[in-house]
Amino acid sequence: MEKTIPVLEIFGPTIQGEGMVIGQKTMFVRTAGCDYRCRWCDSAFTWDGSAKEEIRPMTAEQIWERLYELGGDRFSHVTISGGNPVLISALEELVLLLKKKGIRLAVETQGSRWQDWLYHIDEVTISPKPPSSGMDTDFAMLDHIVKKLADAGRASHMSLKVVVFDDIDFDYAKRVHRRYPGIPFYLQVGNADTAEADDAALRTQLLARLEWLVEKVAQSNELNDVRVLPQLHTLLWGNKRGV
Ligand SMILES: C[S@@+](CC[C@H](N)C(=O)[O-])C[C@H]1O[C@@H](n2cnc3c(N)ncnc32)[C@H](O)[C@@H]1O
Ligand SMILES: Nc1nc2[nH]cc(C(=O)O)c2c(=O)[nH]1
Ligand code: SF4
Ligand SMILES: [Mg+2]
Repeated sequence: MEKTIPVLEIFGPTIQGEGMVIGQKTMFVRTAGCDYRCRWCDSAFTWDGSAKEEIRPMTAEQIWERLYELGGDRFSHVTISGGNPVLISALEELVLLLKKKGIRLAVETQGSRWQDWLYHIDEVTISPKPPSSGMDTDFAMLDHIVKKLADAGRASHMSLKVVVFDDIDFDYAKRVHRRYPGIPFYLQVGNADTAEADDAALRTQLLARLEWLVEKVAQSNELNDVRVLPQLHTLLWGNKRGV
């Protein structure tokens, strides 16, 4: 029997709101399940049980059909996020199918697991979690993932992205950058209020945090070759799901 993938949502076309391909027109496939429980997770519905009725076990072919139904010929890039999609070995079938269709692929993961299908991903964003998340980083695993991709000549296909909420997270970000100096490094503004329904209020709060983070980076002699970014989709559409 064909393997299935637990899918929570498929949406797009939209734009990638974060990181190394920010602004890229893309479709999203969001898988269910995470091995972390970040305090401030903006996609907690993927793992906290609140959307468990929406999880669909889908084959790679069914996912492609849904992507095509939504996007038609108006997309050439797909982002796989979660949850942690790298928990799911069955994603290999989807990855190979989408590659065969000529689609460029990105993945969002926290760097706690490895799958061989990561070798086929055009943009792997690894987002190790800072202290404010309440999670501990397994640096041996992170070393392993970075080394596997680098050894396979995939260094230019990955980046590191650390979400920063406070000074302690900022120190953690510096530590991560120091450990992997050659990997493109992004600092991302943390959204502290994932329940805020007032988009204008959220935008004001996020822009103030962006200004704070830019100033911190500007004053650092360790973070010279880095990029600071907000979540563009949150600035545009607030905490709305499926955008
Ligand atoms: C929802 S996660 C899914 C992928 C994977 N589990 C991970 O964390 O990298 C996608 C991205 O959103 C970021 N993120 C989650 N909650 C956030 C928040 N409240 N503010 C800013 N970024 C957040 C994560 O750090 C990650 O880079
Ligand atoms: N537009 C948009 N960009 C994103 N980049 C990363 C996302 C995610 O939840 O992984 C995300 C998302 O949910 N929407
Ligand atoms: S690792 Fe990602 S999906 Fe999992 S809880 Fe943290 S932010 Fe959410
Ligand atoms: Mg998101």
